[in-house]
Amino acid sequence: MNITQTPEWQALLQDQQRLEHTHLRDLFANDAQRFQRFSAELDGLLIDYSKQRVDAEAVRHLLSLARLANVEEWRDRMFAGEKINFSEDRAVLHTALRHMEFSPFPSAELDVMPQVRAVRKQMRDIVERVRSGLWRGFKGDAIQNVVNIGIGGSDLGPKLASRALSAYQHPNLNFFYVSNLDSAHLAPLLEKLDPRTTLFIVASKTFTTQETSINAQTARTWLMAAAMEEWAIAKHFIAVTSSPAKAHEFGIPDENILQIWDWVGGRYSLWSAVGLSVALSIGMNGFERMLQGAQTMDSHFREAPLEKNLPVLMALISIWNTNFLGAETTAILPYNESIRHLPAFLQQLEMESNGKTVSRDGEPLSCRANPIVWGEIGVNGQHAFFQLLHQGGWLIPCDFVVAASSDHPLPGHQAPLLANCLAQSAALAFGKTEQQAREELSQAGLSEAQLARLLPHKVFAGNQPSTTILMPSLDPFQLGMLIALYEHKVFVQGVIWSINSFDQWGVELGKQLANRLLPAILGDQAFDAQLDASTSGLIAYFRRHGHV
Ligand SMILES: O=P(O)(O)OC[C@H]1O[C@H](O)[C@H](O)[C@@H](O)[C@@H]1O
Repeated sequence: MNITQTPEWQALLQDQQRLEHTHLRDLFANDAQRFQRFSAELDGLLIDYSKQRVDAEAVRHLLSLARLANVEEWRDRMFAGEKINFSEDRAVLHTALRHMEFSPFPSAELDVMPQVRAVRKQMRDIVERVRSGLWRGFKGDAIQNVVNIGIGGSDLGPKLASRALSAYQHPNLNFFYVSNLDSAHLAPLLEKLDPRTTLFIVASKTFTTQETSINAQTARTWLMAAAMEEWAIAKHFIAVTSSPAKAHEFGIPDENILQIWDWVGGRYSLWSAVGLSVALSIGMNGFERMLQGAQTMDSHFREAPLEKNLPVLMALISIWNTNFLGAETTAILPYNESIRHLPAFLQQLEMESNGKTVSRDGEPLSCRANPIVWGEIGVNGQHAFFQLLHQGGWLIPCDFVVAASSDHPLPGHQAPLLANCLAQSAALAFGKTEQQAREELSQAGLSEAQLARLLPHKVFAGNQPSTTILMPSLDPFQLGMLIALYEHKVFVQGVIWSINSFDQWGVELGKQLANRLLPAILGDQAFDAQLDASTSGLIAYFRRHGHV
């Protein structure tokens, strides 16, 4: 089905005609109930999408589009464990990882819970031993430093969550995340760490990812230089992987290998043992609280009618902005320092899932899919790129994300922080009219000539749409809900765009080429004739200047 040819899509094009030139100022002025109408809450997590450029009719048509695309059916197929990731012949069952009841999941016939529970138990055991100081290093010391070596989904999720929940962090443990192949990431860390008190978690679903393998090998060499004995590896290395044999080959004993499964996508793996560093930081009970938050969002996503369904509404708003209002990018603006990694996490979640131009059927998509996702801590952005959001003339929908109370409170900080967050979304939405700017300038006593010169610079067009996501506080439960909200949002968008959101073939070509270029970088001139002129010129430069 070409969705753009359907009556539902055509109705939305009519809405677009109506709303394209309607200002948010007027939408608010004409509807005193706008906030009530266009906001929704689940267990304290509130989404306010009243500052999106929609009206009730457009939302109704968007919901019809979701029904037409069979969102509910696809959702049920995912939860039933069907192999909806058909290009890799895999089920998509990260929701099993946060299934907290003792019932089978996804079904009695296909129950994955015994394996999930066994790994949770293994995690709990490790977490308790490390946190209590019972886990000892090769010289008998308690662990003080945990280094997660991983990249992509094996880095971004745990890094986001462990920073987000730093208020709950064990007082005697420090956490580090190493992903970059550049030794400037690992080397300064190794300089300050003590091998006797350092525990490495090598997180890699495939256990073949080059960046992770090289960092893990270097960490292993560093440990061995101090410990001298192979048995020390068992005291300082844990692996999280779906390829236990490869972790075993690396020298990690079986009891230190935590399994994940092919039905857990890398960018959906935080809830598995990939989250071990988070569990070590906040304790296994805290980690399970985060799983419960995600499960609460799962149940809501499965059961709530579409018009009250938070992930569905978020997805539809994004589709509206991308496909009808023409937005090409979207900004994620967390205001809490502790969720500073949210933009990076969502970049992978959204762009690796839906950054595609081919449908499930192998046909070119009939419309544009995922916008470019970017972002930064809100207040930092205010003093940097917000100028462009306010007056740059681009349509850039924003997600403002903030918790009502601070997780690391100091007197005098939180109220101004919240004021800034709310001020920005209001300024973006409502702007400042020429009339308002003129009045301000003349009240400041400017001459008519000065006023005329300054006036064009003081006008804010406004009408920049945003959603504000509020949480009471940054706790494990709320964080679990927040991340699962975005996961399901991405799923719904993928269904409507008819994309398989769970593969990522687009990352392969670069990996292949990097492997092919390695000998040339290392000096093997036999390859030179096969290189394009640019690559060969750049390699010549490396040979002149690099020490590899
Ligand atoms: O966990 P790993 O197998 O090491 O994979 C790490 C990451 O690299 C891949 O190239 C994918 O793009 C990501 O989806 C994945 O999360």
